[in-house]
Amino acid sequence: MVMANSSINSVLHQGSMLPHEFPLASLQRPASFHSFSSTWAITNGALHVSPKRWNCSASSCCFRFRECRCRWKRIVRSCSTSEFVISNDENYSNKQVVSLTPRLYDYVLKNVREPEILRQLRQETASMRGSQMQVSPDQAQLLAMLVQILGAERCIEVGVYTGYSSLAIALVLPESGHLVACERDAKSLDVAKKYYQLAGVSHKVDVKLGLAMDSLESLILNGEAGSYDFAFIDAEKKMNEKYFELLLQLVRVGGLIVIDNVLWHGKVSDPLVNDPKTISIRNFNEKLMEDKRVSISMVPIGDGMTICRKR
Ligand SMILES: C[S@@+](CC[C@H](N)C(=O)[O-])C[C@H]1O[C@@H](n2cnc3c(N)ncnc32)[C@H](O)[C@@H]1O
Repeated sequence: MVMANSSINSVLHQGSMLPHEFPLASLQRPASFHSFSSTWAITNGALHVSPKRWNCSASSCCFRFRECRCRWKRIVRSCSTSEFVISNDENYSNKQVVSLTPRLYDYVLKNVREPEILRQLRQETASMRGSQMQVSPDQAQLLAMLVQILGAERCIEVGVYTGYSSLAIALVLPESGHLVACERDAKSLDVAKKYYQLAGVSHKVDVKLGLAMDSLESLILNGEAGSYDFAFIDAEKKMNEKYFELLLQLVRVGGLIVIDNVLWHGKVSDPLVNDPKTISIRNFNEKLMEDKRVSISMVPIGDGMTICRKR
């Protein structure tokens, strides 16, 4: 009964979305148009459930509830490939998974405790070229949380841009903490450095201007293998595997390596998308699945992050 209730609630929640609230991108892409019409069917269904129907007598309630539930399930299953309605897959015990709608994501963001300095940096970066590359506030909060849970003191970031994720990490490091921040673009690093200063964390951040591979290799040559607690990869996607191999040397057993963009705008699961970047991310995800050197958890946050723990 509880299951049934949550099932209905999930559908009603999705169903209460109005047609004008559907993501524009999904309307523009033929692949998602099917989802749109399916969801609209749910919307229609949800709007036609009268409260009286749920308050009927016990026996008819069960009957009607079952009847309704079947109907919902049928509808839901028919649109389980949608990017933004719930999936309800019998192969996974009918576990329902909610995809983020713009409204629900807005709710998630309202529940992020974004430090004021990060908000300012995000605002300043918004007008800059490449601002969409920044991790989202909920992702940054997760990174900071992981660093705190680990009690990390020594971290590495590959791909700094204007410093949003690195600042989120530096803010939660202890005073003795150390973050190696690798970035090849001097101009965006200038913004990052300004914000490290403003936030009073410059002493924790060791900025490495140049190609990340060179910086990581020189850390290894410097005898720093096994001395880092946490690493975040967010640079050239086709290089992910190479960064990962070097970071696996630099991170201690029990340390974490987090990789961003593992879902690559959803392209990784689309067999019709086969551009070089998508293929390389897809292949790397497959390799990680088989990699016994790490435990893994792929998290559908932002553009997807995989958290790897070195064994
Ligand atoms: C996705 S952005 C990083 C965003 C950043 N983590 C944030 O949340 O604001 C990727 C960055 O990686 C940098 N990058 C790409 N290839 C690189 C390389 N080979 N070495 C160093 N930095 C690189 C780019 O210049 C860009 O600033």
